[in-house]
This record gives sequence, C-alpha cells and structure tokens, in this order.
Amino acid sequence: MLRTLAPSRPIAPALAWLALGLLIFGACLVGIFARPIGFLSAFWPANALLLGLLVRYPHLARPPAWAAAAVGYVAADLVTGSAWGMALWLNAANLLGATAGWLVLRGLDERIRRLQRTVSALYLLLAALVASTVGALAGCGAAPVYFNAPWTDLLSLWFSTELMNYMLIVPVVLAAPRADDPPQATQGGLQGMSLLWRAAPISSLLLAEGIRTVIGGPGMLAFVVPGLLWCALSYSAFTASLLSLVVCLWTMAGVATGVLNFTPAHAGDVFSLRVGVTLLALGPLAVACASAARAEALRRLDHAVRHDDLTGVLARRALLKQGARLLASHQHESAGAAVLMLDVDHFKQVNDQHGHGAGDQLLIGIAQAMARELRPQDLLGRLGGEEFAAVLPEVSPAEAHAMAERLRSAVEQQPFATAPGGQGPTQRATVSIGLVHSATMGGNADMDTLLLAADAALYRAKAEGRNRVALA
Ligand SMILES: Nc1nc2c(ncn2[C@@H]2O[C@H](COP(=O)(O)OP(=O)(O)OP(=O)(O)O)[C@@H](O)[C@H]2O)c(=O)[nH]1
Repeated sequence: MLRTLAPSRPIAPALAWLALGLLIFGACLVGIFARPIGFLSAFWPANALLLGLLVRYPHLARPPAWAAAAVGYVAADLVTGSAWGMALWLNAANLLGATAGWLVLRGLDERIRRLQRTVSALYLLLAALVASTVGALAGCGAAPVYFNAPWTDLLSLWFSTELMNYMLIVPVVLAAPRADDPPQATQGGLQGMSLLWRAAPISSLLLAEGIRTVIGGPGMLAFVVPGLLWCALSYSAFTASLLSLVVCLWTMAGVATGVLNFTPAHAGDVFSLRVGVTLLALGPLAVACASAARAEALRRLDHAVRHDDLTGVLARRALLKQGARLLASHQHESAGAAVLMLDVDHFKQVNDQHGHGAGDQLLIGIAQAMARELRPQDLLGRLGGEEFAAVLPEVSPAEAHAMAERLRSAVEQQPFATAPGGQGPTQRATVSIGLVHSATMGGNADMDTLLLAADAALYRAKAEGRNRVALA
C-alpha cells in the first residue's frame, strides 16, 4: 500500500538555537556540579552534546548555533564564580574541540552519521580523537596561568576526559529515535520474544556489575564486556549506546567513590582508566552499528520482496498473503470486506503509441492515484502487467461500490505524465473494475474465492464497454 508520511514540522531555527544555548548552559552546570564526585569534571557532557546535535541536525550548524553555545558555556562558568579570562579561554577550547569533531563527521553519508554502517564506530572514534586533541591543545596553556600546574597535566586530563565523553555521549545523540524512523528499525531479532528473554541481556549486565563490585581490581573493567556485547546484539544502537554510557559513567563514579574496589595510584592510572573505559565502549558500539546495518539491509530487502518495484504498491504474493490475513481477521465483523480487481483499459495501445517508458509512467501514476483514494487500512497491490487488486476491510456493499466508483473516476479524471518526474506530454487512461463483497459470497469466503469472483466481474466490465464497475 502506498502511504505518504506527513513531514514533521521543523522547529523554527531561532528557537532551536536558543534551546541549544540553554542546553549547553545546563550541561556545563551538570559538569561543574559533578566535580566533587572526583577526577575534576570527568563527566563533561556539554562538548559531546554540542558535537552530536550539530551532526544530527545539519541545518542548525550555522554561526548562530556557535554563538548560542558560546553564551551558554561562558554564562555557566560566570554564574558559578569563574573569572572572565579563564571562562573565555577554557570555553574557546571547548568550542574549538567540538568544532574539530564536527568537521570530521559533517560530510559523511547520513547512514554513517546515524550509526547504521559498520564503519560508523571508527569514524566516531576518529572524530572523538580529533576533537579531544584539538580541545586539549587549545586549553592546556591555561594550566600554568590559572591553576598553577604544568600544562602537560591539563593536556592529559583534558584529552582523556573529552575522549571518554565524546565516545559515550555522541553515539546516544546520533542514534536517538527519530520521527521518520521506519517501523522495526531496531534490530536484534527479539521481536515476538517473551519479556523475560528480552530482559536477559540487560540482566546479564546487572549480574556482571554485581560480580565486579565484589571482585574489584583492574580486571573488573572488562567484566561487563559480555553483557554489553549481548545488549549491542539484541537492542537498538540507541539503547546499546545508552547502556554503555551508563555502565562507563558508573565505572568512573564507582572508582572515584570507592564502591568499585580499584584505586588509581597516580595521575597516569587515571589517564589509563579513562582511556580504557572509552575503548571498552568501542567494541559494543561497533557491534551495535554492524547490527543496525544488518537490520537496515534486511528491512530494505523485505520491503523490496513485498513491494512491486515499478509502482511501489504491494507485489502479488504479498497482497495475496496480507489480503488473506486481513480477510480472516475481519471475518466476524458485521460490515464484511470487499475485493476489487482493476485493469487498465487498452493499455497495449499506450505502449504501442508512446513506448514502454510511457506505459510504465502510466502504471506508476494510476497506482498513486488509486492509493490516494484508499484508506490506511486498505491494501492495494499489482497482480502483474496492468492488473491491480485491492482489499477493503470493514465496508458495506454500498460503501465498497462507492469506493470502487471513486477509484475509477480518480483515474479517469487525472492526466498522467509520459516521462519520469512529471515530464513530457500527458496521457489519459481509464480502468475497469470487478467488485465482490464477502456478504454476497456467504460471509466467510477466502481470498482466492473472492479474487476469482472479482475477476469474473472484471471480465464483464470489460465486455460491457470498459471504464466501469461491475459487481459479482
Ligand atoms: N509498459 C509496460 N507494459 C506492460 C507491463 N506489463 C505488461 N505490459 C503490457 O501490457 C499490455 C497488456 O495488453 P492487453 O492484455 O492486451 O490488455 P489491454 O491492451 O489493456 O486491453 P484490455 O485489457 O482488453 O483493455 C501488453 O502489451 C503488455 O506488454 C509493464 O510492466 N510495463
């Protein structure tokens, strides 16, 4: 069935930029207030959020977005008591880092940016490395000026913090569900399984968390890997990256607060821990991207198998199968269902006069014209050649007749293009329709019986002069 998606109305850019500025302001406050947990703002979500949002919504990536983000950054520092000079320097470095990451990702194919390609995880790692390096290099000079510390300390701290935040947060932003996602875009083959089985991957993760809390030590970092991989194979890329974010942040917070029994001895251990945690998330992310790529390929394949490649309506087998299912599910409805067979009149002449290309355009145009007249619950398919069929559930015989007439008249009244893209001279066409209602066949006739009856009625419609509806 042809369906047109109503495009979601985009938010006015000015509002979106304002929201971005507020979001960055809030994210900076979260980072600033998270500092007491340890490791000097190990959780600094603002830069990763900015990078993720600019990549996800390319139409926002204009100068006002940077201006709004800059105001958000500086305002957060100023309201929490930082000096102007330090706020300007550090936040210029934040902006530079996020911009460098955005430059790496912005030109990539949309499916790579949506984490639907196997290489997506590697591009993300590259962008995170570039963004953290640029940010760290730009910011580290502030260490001797404002913190009385060597610039190398801030360089390693900044780089490792940023790498972790970019690798954990950007995937969540990029893979978050969108209004235009096709149904069943989530992968994992969990559809139709019991709730218990669906919850098994996340339960294994919780179990691993419990075990590593008891055992502790440096090896505890990797205890969660099997659970994360299982989640990546089972859930959507969004859910998997969200779980990685939670697990890795919990690891850092657990180490900082002493809940996890591993105490870094010196600054080098902290650097190593952060980079290790980041790379821990890379494996499940790569698996989630590969899994999403496979799910997308399967969805496209399934769509190609079930739809006619010329007109986009259901292919014969899919129509017969879905039609049979629809009829069975509506067998006990009081109104009943109708089956229509529709055949383009004198279609051979179109091919002979204008060529097969024009004939193809006519078939596409007629399919679209008829689909527009049908309800969302109706099915429309191409049986082959210039012959279509429709299944209309829950209609009375009178309503079915009226709908068949509407279809006939819609085709008759519309001029159709002879060349792709509405080009070339227009052509006119008509269809003959055979209609059968389940009530006239005893109420519980199957798809084959109804099609046969509709076909006989169609034959009559042709014999009686075409461009008409005949009832079985
Ligand atoms: N362009 C195009 N032509 C097709 C396609 N499939 C079948 N045809 C042509 O459709 C024509 C069908 O011709 P006929 O069965 O004689 O029917 P008709 O000319 O529509 O005449 P009536 O049905 O009796 O009104 C044939 O010439 C086929 O070659 C297709 O996918 N594209």
